[in-house]
Amino acid sequence: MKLNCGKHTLDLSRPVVMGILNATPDSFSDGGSYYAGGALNLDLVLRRAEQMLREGAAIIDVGGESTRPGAAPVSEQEELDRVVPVVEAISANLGAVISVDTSTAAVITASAAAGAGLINDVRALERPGALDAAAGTDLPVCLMHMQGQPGSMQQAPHYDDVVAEVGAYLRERMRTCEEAGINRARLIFDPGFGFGKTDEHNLALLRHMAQLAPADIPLLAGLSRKSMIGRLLQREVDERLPGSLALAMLAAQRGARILRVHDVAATVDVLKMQQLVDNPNQ
Ligand SMILES: Nc1nc2[nH]c(SCCc3ccc(S(N)(=O)=O)cc3)nc2c(=O)[nH]1
Repeated sequence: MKLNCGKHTLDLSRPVVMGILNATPDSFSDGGSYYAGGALNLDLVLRRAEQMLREGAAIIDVGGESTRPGAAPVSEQEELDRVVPVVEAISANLGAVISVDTSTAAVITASAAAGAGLINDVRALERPGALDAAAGTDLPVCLMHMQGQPGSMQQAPHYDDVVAEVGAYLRERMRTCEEAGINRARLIFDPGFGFGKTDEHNLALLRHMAQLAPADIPLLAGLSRKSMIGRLLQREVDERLPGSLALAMLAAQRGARILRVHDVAATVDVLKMQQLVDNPNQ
């Protein structure tokens, strides 16, 4: 299973790690690490990206809009100002697949032109213009399920059958993408852990993740340091590494091919062990 990510090819024959690089001043976990005195510090950004690549990340995920629960919307210009310089800097200085975590058409287009290799949209290209912008880039697209919007999605999540409904949504978005000229070979599915889900919903989606995508569509899982770990284990954000690693391994065993994480080196080690035990001949 290979993905053409602009000038890079991503081999997904075994699970890979996507390192999180929050280009937002209020990120939920490594809050605003790259803003000194209000301005984005590209030196700090490059150092963090370099460290994640050294630790074994196959992808660097750059986001300019905080989409954690309760997050306020960000203007298109603000998102462009945060994301494009980071994509340009990493693309110019480091050879890596850069995914851009955005739902905004202008950011998709500008990031692709700046060297991004993957579009990671938590709104599955539903925003106006996003579908056509993505179609125009030839890049792979991660389609993620979210119920509601970040400002209110965690107030009262409800499903009759969360696995069936999330699976049906992703397949419907795939059909829409194919009609817009985005070949299914470019698509990645993601259940959207924590995006309009209770802990029970998240656990059911993890248990049955393999059902969500056809065999030829890779799955992405973003569980790292999320609040379900905090509630189920009674752990603060900076104490969630064991829970995050356990969920990364469990997701990989249930078919996830891309793990979106904060702690790259630890997750790379866990996935290596998982592969040695579960797929000895690979
Ligand atoms: N494809 C993909 N992209 C992602 N981008 C993000 S940003 C995290 C936003 C957040 C933080 C915390 C909670 S919570 N309430 O569960 O702790 C929810 C959402 N996540 C994902 C994810 O999963 N996939």
